[in-house]
Amino acid sequence: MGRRAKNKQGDPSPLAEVKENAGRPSQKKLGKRKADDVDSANKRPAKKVKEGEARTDKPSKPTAAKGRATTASKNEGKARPVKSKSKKPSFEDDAEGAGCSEGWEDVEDDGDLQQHAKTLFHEDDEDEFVGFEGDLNDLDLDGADEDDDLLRGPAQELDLGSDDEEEDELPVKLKSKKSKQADRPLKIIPTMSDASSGESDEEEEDEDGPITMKNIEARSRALDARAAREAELDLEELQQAELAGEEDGDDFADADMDEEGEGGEDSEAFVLPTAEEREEEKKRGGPDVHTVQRRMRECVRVLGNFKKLAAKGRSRSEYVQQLISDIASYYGYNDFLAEKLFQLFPVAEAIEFFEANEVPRPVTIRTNTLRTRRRDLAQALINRGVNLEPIGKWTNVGLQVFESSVPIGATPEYLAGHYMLQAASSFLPVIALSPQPGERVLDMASAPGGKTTHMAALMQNTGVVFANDANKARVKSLTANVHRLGCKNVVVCSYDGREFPKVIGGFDRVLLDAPCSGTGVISKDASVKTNKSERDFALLSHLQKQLILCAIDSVAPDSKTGGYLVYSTCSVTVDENEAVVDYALRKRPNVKLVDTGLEFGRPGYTSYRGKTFSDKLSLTRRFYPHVHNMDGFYVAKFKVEKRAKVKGEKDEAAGGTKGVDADVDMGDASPAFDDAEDQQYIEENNRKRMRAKGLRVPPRTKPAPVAAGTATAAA
Ligand SMILES: C[S@@+](CC[C@H](N)C(=O)[O-])C[C@H]1O[C@@H](n2cnc3c(N)ncnc32)[C@H](O)[C@@H]1O
Repeated sequence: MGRRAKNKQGDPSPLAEVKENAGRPSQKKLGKRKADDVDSANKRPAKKVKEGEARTDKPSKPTAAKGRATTASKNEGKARPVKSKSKKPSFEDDAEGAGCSEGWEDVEDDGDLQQHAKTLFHEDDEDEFVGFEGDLNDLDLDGADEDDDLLRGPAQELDLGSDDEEEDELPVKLKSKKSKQADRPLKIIPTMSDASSGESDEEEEDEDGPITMKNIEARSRALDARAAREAELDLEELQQAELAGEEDGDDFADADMDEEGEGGEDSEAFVLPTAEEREEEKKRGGPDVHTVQRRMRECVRVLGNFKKLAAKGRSRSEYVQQLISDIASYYGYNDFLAEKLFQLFPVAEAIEFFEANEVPRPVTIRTNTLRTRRRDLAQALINRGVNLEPIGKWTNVGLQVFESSVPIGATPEYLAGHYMLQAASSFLPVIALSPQPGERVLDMASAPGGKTTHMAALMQNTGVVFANDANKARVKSLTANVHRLGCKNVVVCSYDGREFPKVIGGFDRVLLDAPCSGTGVISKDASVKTNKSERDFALLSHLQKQLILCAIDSVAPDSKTGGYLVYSTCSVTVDENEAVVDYALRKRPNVKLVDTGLEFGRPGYTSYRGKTFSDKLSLTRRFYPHVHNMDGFYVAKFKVEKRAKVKGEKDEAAGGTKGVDADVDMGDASPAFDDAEDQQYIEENNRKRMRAKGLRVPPRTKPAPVAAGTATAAA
């Protein structure tokens, strides 16, 4: 059905500086964390903090759905102020093979597979080439300025402070024209107090008549206020309904999985359909949206206090199944992915995650410090009518764009390479890797170059960054970005990452920003909701495992300044993250996980659905849209140490011992994949290739491979 998914969403909340408690918080802790950190970072009043807590701790999402639906409809017809360049990259075929399929073993000839592979990876949708390399002063901007004048609000004032101030002291003190977006709460349901600004009279008036430039802001505020009031009423209603359940104090995480409930007053009014009834309902074309909303609300409520609220004779898993099925239809996911993502969180938080995927993340840009300083860039953009602010203390190069009267991907500053349009989450792996001037760095899967160019800037155009990507079409935009941003220490190449370190090795630092499913960026690319299957996750996880071993083997353990690898994905699934990292730890005893140095992010899982990972996985970091208001992301940092040589081992076994890196001691670094597991994948690929060529495919000798995490989940 996916009706929810079709709703237009409100604008994103500002990125907050988030500091979290270590460890995976309970629901109660989670509420508190949001209150203490996220909300206070936004300087919102205490009342809102309380509401934030209530919402996180309680099964309030159906209210959210309703509240946000109202907010969403309010926004319909409103143009998005910022033209975000979140266009999906193209995957044009080239002589070498098509799109992402270059990243796959034995699939080059398979037309269907290429098509399939295009939807399999999520490719970061960052910057694209525009091709200007001249001087800003050469550009005639007058025409553009005139065109924009009507749209432009009062210019943002910028207190530049002293020119001598350090960039990391955030010299850009922006006294901005109050942006409505900036006022928006981080949480998804706007409440009365979120909207109140002492301007209620203005909000109430002028509701009829045509929208003009003069009244548009007041009209918009009035709509905000109305949505907020409705949401507040919903929240109150829900809180009353929950009062009975509260005394019991069960939180979602602690609730007994299979205990049957006594059935409370509320649950009597709601009758959970049986599996048969659910099937019947599907056959009839599915329930209406109100039924789904109500059922989701009820299921979350019951699961939050199962003992007390569950209907007699009904198991917890029945409620869970109903909820997953409703999530899938309401938000437009296939059942498999809805369940996979649902399992990552406690019940109420899962709904927050799905809700957050319906809302665009803030538009952010990264200052290219090779060309300008953040304060200068901010001032230049403000002069053009861009409303922006520094993202947060954790980055001294990021700016969040709230609204703009000019296309942010086509300003003269953009064309001159003064900034990169880049998701805030994409800064994280580079900050974690922290490449130093003069070093040799490999970016193993680098197109279109958001992170490569960030690294080049941190290295102040010294040393060398090998920017590799298997996809030749994407390498073109990588090269273009490298030129536009003025990176002079970058060598672009196009190999399958699994050919490293044979191609070249001995790097001080390696970044593997791996091809992934993109479950962290669903708000940008909703096709992920329906185009990923169990098999896709199995194939991706396998490729990621192969790539990570090659990335490890490409690091020089005796590097004087580094010896680090950062592994990252824009996916939130365990198969693509902890399972890959844990595999690398098992296969390469000479590596250890170290702190990422990132100030926020939740610790990675040390166990998940019956599978236990190394305790050190807690050093890795997870980022979520509903928690951090940025794309879902994962970052792990490894230190690579020298390997003890196994007696009698041949030196040439090492993948990268030939050529320029023959001096690097790779020990027993031959890529040692899990042969038995590999065999299954190779066989599966051969079958596909034969099928694509119209050949008769022999029967399987073994069952088709299953994803590591999925197998675990079943355990
Ligand atoms: C998440 S994107 C990288 C985004 C990039 N790091 C950035 O910041 O702009 C993953 C990239 O991996 C590339 N890729 C896929 N399979 C690969 C392989 N086997 N070897 C190297 N690169 C591969 C894809 O073409 C894609 O550009």
